[in-house]
Amino acid sequence: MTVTIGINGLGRIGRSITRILAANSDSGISIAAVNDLASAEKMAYGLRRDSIRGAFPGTVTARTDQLVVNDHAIRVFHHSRPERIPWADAGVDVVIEATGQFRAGSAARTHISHGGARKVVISASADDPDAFLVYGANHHTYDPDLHDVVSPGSCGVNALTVMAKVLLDRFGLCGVNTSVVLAVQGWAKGQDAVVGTSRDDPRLGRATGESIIPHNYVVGDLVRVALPEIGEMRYSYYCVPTPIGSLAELSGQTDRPVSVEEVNRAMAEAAAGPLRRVLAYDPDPTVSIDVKNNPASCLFDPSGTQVTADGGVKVRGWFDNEWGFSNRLLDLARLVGEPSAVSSRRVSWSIA
Ligand SMILES: NC(=O)c1ccc[n+]([C@@H]2O[C@H](COP(=O)([O-])OP(=O)(O)OC[C@H]3O[C@@H](n4cnc5c(N)ncnc54)[C@H](O)[C@@H]3O)[C@@H](O)[C@H]2O)c1
Repeated sequence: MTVTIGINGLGRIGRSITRILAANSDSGISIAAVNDLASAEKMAYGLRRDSIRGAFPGTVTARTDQLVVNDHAIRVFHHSRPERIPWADAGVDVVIEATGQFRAGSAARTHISHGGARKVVISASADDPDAFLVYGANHHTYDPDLHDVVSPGSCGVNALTVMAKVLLDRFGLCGVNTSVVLAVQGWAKGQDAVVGTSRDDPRLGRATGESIIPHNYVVGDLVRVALPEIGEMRYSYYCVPTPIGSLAELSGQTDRPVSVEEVNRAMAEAAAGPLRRVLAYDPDPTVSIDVKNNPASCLFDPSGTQVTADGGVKVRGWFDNEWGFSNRLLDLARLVGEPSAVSSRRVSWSIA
C-alpha cells in the first residue's frame, strides 16, 4: 500500500523529506503535492543545491505548477493559508504541515476540513494536536478513530525520549534532567533582528553566529507526555551556530545502581532490536557533524555514559535535527495513512 502525502512548506524539513523519499523507492510513501510561497523554480533549485546535503542525487526540474523529481511529477500550490490548499484535488491523503506557521491543531485541522486530506502530521511541537506521538516510545497509542492531527514533538524531544525509554524500561527512571544543544534553525538570524522576530523570546532574534542562545522551549513536558511514568523533569535548551548535528543529554535516577557497561549494553541491544531505526549506537568517538544524514532519532554515544553508586545515571546522544526528524515524520505519515477500520490503540509497550 502507498500513502500519498502533501507537504505544506518546502523548507529544510520539506526538502529533507523529499530527498529521503527520492532515495527510497520502497518507502511506501509518495508525494502528490507541495505548497509553498516560493515559485516552482525556486523549489527545484532548493532541492538541487543544498549547502548541508550537497547536490541532489538525481534530477529535479520545474514545470508550470509542477516539480518533477526523478521523473515523478508533484503538483505545486502557492497558498499562504492552509484552508485554501486543495489537497484532495491532488489525491493527497496525509498532509505534513512543515511551514512552522501553523503549529496550532486548529489551523492544521483545516487541511482536513477545507483541503480534503484525511490526516495531518505537524512537523513541530504543536499547540493542541489530537496526540503527541514519539516514534519508538508511545506511537502505539495512536488511535485512528480519535487522532486526526498528530505531532511528534520536536527533534530534541525525540532524541531524549528514546534514550529515556530504554532507561525507564530496563532500570526504572525518575528525577530526570535534560539538555539539548541545537544546530542552526531556519528562523535563526545572521544579525540581531530582535524587533522583527515573531518569537516570544527576544533572544531568538539575536545574531546566531555570535552567541550560545538559551531557549525556553518546554522540551521536558513533551518527553513526559510520551513517557508519563518518569514524572517531573528539568530541562535546558541552547541554540548554537553549527549548521547541522545536535546534542541531547539526559540524567536521572534509576531504581537500583547500574554500571556503565549495563547502560551501554541496554542501549546497544535496543538499537539492534526493538528500537532499530529510531535509536542507533556508535562506539567511535563522535562529534556533531558525524551524525549528518543519520536517519535515527538518536545516535547513542557510549562514551558519554556516567553512573554514581546511588543509582545516578547520565547519557548522551547525537541527532541530525533535520534528517532524523524527517524520517520520524514519514514513520508517522505511514502510521496514520494506513486505513484501519479497527482502533489499534495499545496503551503500554515495553522494550524490556
Ligand atoms: N530544521 C530543523 O532542524 C527542524 C527540526 C524539527 C522540527 N522543525 C520544525 O519544522 C518546521 C519547519 O522547519 P524548517 O526548518 O523546515 O523551516 P524553513 O524555514 O526552512 O521552511 C519553512 C518553509 O515554509 C514556507 N512557508 C512559510 N510560510 C508559509 C505559508 N504561510 N504557507 C506556505 N508555505 C510557507 C517557507 O517558504 C519555507 O520554505 C518548524 O516548525 C520547525 O520548528 C525543524
